Amino acid sequence: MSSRNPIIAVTGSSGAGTSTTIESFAHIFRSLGITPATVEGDSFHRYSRQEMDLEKRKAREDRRNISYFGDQANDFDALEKLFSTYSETGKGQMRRYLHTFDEAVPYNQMPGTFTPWEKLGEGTDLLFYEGLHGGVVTEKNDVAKHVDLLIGMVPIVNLEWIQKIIRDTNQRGHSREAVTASIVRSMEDYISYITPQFSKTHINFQRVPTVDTSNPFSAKAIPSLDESFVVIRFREATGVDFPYYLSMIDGAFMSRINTLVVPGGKMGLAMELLLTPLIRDLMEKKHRANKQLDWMTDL
Ligand SMILES: Nc1ncnc2c1ncn2[C@@H]1O[C@H](COP(=O)(O)OP(=O)(O)OP(=O)(O)O)[C@@H](O)[C@H]1O
Ligand SMILES: O=C(CO)[C@H](O)[C@H](O)COP(=O)(O)O
Repeated sequence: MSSRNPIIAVTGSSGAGTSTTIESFAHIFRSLGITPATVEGDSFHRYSRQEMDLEKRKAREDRRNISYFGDQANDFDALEKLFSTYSETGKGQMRRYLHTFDEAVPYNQMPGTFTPWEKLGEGTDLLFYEGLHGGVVTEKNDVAKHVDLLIGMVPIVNLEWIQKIIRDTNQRGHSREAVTASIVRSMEDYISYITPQFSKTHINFQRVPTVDTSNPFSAKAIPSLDESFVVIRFREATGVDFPYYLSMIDGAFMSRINTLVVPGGKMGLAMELLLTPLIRDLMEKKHRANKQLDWMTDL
């Protein structure tokens, strides 16, 4: 954690919708005049798609599992190093994992490969991470401790699987069978590395469909926002202005003392209303810390 170089992380499983939140964050950053350094969690995969296929084959031969959720297939040292370096210096290094031809062609690369590492941070106000491991803690690494605002994006699991299956088959060129197999193979790591993060988050956004999703493996479409509610749970309810949110968000109600529920269509509005004051607060702390540093340097 650092007042001078804050870090915001949106964490969630594959298909949870972390990339989709970028739009709401972009609105907030624009309205507050913030320039973020944006990092995608998939950059910290250890292997290209081809290398991962090889690792999967080796794992099968050794009767063990490897998945994109765990520490074998991701470099948590590098992720923690980026967060600690950015906190201290406001700088770091990033690269991108290119999933599709559309993403890969501008780099003259193939899908499933990484762009070269490049510098990030110069002239930015904060680090914005979206991906699988923004709040991960293992015996060796504590990524969560560097994060100033940690958000969980976590649809109920049937919906998450529908989102993953439909996105991976339509956009990333995988077969339905391959995606289903990857869900099965990832289950142990899902429980060990993904779900524990949602107990460390400041706020979780959990989308719950109001249509039947009981067989996600046969679903043909993603339930729309209007076919869902979003359960928003605050770790710390003290200081949260629930009456204000209830009055501003049509159809919102509270289901618990720390839990607000909003109609799916209001998810973007709710994110902006709830997160803007928290991000503004991070920026005010940053300006105060910088002023103090200037003052001490002048002494
Ligand atoms: N609130 C939502 N309403 C409807 N569709 C959604 C919503 N959130 C995400 N989706 C859809 O679900 C799919 C997965 O979302 P997204 O790509 O944002 O997931 P992700 O968490 O970034 O996954 P990954 O880490 O695997 O890249 C996309 O097709 C996206 O359009
Ligand atoms: O979204 C994921 C993890 O968040 C993907 O499963 C991972 O990035 C690998 O992608 P691909 O199978 O398309 O190479």
